[in-house]
Amino acid sequence: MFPINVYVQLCGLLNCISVPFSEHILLFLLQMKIWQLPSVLLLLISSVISHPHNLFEYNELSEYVDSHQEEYVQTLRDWVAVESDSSDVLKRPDCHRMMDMTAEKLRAMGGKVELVDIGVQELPNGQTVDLPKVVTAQFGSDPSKQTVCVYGHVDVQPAKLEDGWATDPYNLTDIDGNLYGRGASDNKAPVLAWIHTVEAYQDLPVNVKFIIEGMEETGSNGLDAMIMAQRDSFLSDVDYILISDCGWLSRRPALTYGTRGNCYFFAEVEGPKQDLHSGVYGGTVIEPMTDLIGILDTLISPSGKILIPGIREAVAPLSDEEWKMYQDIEFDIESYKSKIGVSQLMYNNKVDLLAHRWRYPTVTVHGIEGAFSAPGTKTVIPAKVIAKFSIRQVPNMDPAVVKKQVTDYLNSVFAKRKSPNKLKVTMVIGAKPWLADTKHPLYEAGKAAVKRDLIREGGTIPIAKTFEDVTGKSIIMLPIGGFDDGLHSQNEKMSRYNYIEGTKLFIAYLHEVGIKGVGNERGLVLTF
Ligand SMILES: CC(C)C[C@H](NC(=O)CN)C(=O)O
Repeated sequence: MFPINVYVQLCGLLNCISVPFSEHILLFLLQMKIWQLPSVLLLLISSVISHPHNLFEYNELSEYVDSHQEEYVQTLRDWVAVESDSSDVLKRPDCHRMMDMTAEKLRAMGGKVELVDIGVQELPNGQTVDLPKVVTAQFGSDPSKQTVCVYGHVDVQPAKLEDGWATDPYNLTDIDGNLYGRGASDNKAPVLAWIHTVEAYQDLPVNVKFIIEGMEETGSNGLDAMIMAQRDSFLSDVDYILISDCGWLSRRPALTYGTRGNCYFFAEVEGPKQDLHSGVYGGTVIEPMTDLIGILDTLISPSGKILIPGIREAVAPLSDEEWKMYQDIEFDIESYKSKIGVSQLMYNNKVDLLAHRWRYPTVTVHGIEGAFSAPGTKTVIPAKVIAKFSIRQVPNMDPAVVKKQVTDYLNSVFAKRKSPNKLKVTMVIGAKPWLADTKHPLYEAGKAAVKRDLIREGGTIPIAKTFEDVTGKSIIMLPIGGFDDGLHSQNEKMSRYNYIEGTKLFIAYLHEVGIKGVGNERGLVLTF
């Protein structure tokens, strides 16, 4: 009648959350054709059946979400259409518009909304430009209820059709159930999923606050100060901070307990007063690009060893327990390779791969401004080139220390070249890593419920550590993005399924948090 592995999975699942195994529950699950659904829904349903009095309400809300699916997709389309690229100051008006649209959406739902002015951004040329305002919103203020604060961002990474996108990055395009568009997964759909969650509830089981920003993709400029300023006001009654700005590791849902930080550098080498003909001047001029490539090549060895003194020494050692955790995670190296289209990786075993993806630092050279990069040939000696590279940093590294280590090292390497050109190194982002205490009851219980998908994230959420340090509250990261969403890359997408089922997941999550008489720890984990 139904596959035996489903039965086993079901028994395991129900046992793991101590649900009394009655015949009618099984019948219900089978009617739901549960074996055809991914485990996210399995867990969701298990959560609901663990509190049968909630079932009716959950079903109602779930139907509400299904019946509003097209509307949700259209809202995402409207949001994706705004080129809110925070890294390009020319797109700043779009960023402002995006914040206004976000505020408007929350206001229309009856929230108490504010657009908080967080000041200006200083540009490398000394000019200033307004930072996008931060949207705060509040739904409910019942002191007898939990208060959660959802953080997210609505700015995006740059994207152009000519980068190799199959569709216009700013025209959300549905192909086979995948919604392609810049920012679809990072982070517009997850933010909207939280908004739809609040909208779906007639009577919210918890008070919900939002902090939505528009500068995350460039290091959350101005947000630290705002969080500190609002610690004793907007944030004073918040019990947990929820972030859904990351992805799963595989097809299985996950809880994320750590993110790496990011120290982003510009290294500028300036030589002649203007670009020169390489045939006329080549051989007589000490070229800035040669100097730049030379010093960049000293940052990291071909086998991935960071060569900047002091960096590797600062990294927290890998404990046996951590090693065991990585060992237990389901992760298929071959499918990882085929997903990203490479024939060889830096490491051949799962533990080393996961550890270097999540908990060791790495150096990436992102690009060189001023270099000739258009198609075709141009025989030029660029007069000034600016390399952009970043170091994903981890506990116990400190951005201020990294800044000094990198600057001193590059200056010393450059000095050895005895070049007449000028080197200027600046750190433009200094975002800290974040790591939750996995001994915290939330995560202890989460490990039991989620089994192997307690993961870390190689990317950065710049404000995470500040949130925790300033408010003293725990952060729970609940990703709904797929492992293959192509964040920051060509053809970024969010699957319709994850968007819609993710919304239902958030609904069930708030439901759990709001259940009276259920400890937070238990309520939180059962959903996942
Ligand atoms: C500091 C970075 C630019 C932040 C960025 N964050 C995310 O992608 C999270 N959605 C990153 O590159 O990690």
